[in-house]
Amino acid sequence: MADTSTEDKGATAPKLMPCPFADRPIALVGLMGVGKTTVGRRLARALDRDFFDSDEEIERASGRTVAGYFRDHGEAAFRDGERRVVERLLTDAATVLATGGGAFIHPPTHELLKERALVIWLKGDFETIMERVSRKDTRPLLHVPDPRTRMRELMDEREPIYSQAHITVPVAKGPHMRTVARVERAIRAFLAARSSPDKPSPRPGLRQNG
Ligand SMILES: Nc1ncnc2c1ncn2[C@@H]1O[C@H](COP(=O)(O)OP(=O)(O)OP(=O)(O)O)[C@@H](O)[C@H]1O
Ligand SMILES: O=C(O)C1=C[C@@H](O)[C@@H](O)[C@H](O)C1
Ligand SMILES: [Mg+2]
Repeated sequence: MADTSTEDKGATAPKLMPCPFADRPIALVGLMGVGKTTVGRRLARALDRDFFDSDEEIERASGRTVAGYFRDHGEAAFRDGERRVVERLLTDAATVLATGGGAFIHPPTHELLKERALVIWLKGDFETIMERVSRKDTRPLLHVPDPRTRMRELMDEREPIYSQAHITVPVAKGPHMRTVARVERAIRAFLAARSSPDKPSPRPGLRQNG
């Protein structure tokens, strides 16, 4: 007898639509020290993707450290070079890209990332971020007499822009792999919601920003 169960299921199953975001590179954005590089490297391993870091690529291409580049050429030239590097790194879909903290703030790089990547904001609280940036003295924007005040200013200026990422994942104290697992869950929920738009939103806290 003919099996009609497939047809029956087809009639009731939620409608699945192709989700273009599934084929995009994943880009991590957020403030200095929140974990874009160290979480991104582990996320790439977990998803079997290649990993790139825009700061590292700029350093490789220019033969200078990020701090040296800022000193020799200024921030405006850095942002322009960063945009070119990000554009190059977004050509391969099977990647995770850790961006520099200011990349998503620079309008041309912001547009590029929103158009071509699945953009994930790692959102950290102030004290966690301050503790993490204090481990290394490599960030030129914090080479000021009062780095805490500078970081508060950066947070106030930048958070409204980071919040335009496709997905927001809160980051707290704890092991890197906990953040990796949260990011993976958030990506799955985002893609599932995009494929079947009638589904309710996933857990609060893993916000999808459109
Ligand atoms: N989830 C985490 N748990 C514990 N430590 C973390 C976590 N994420 C990052 N760190 C630590 O915080 C420090 C900064 O992390 P990382 O360099 O990945 O930040 P970043 O966002 O790439 O910063 P930048 O924008 O300056 O490149 C590192 O010492 C890293 O090991
Ligand atoms: O937040 C920023 O503007 C920056 C963050 C770093 O990743 C570097 O890209 C550079 O230090 C600038
Ligand atoms: Mg980094």
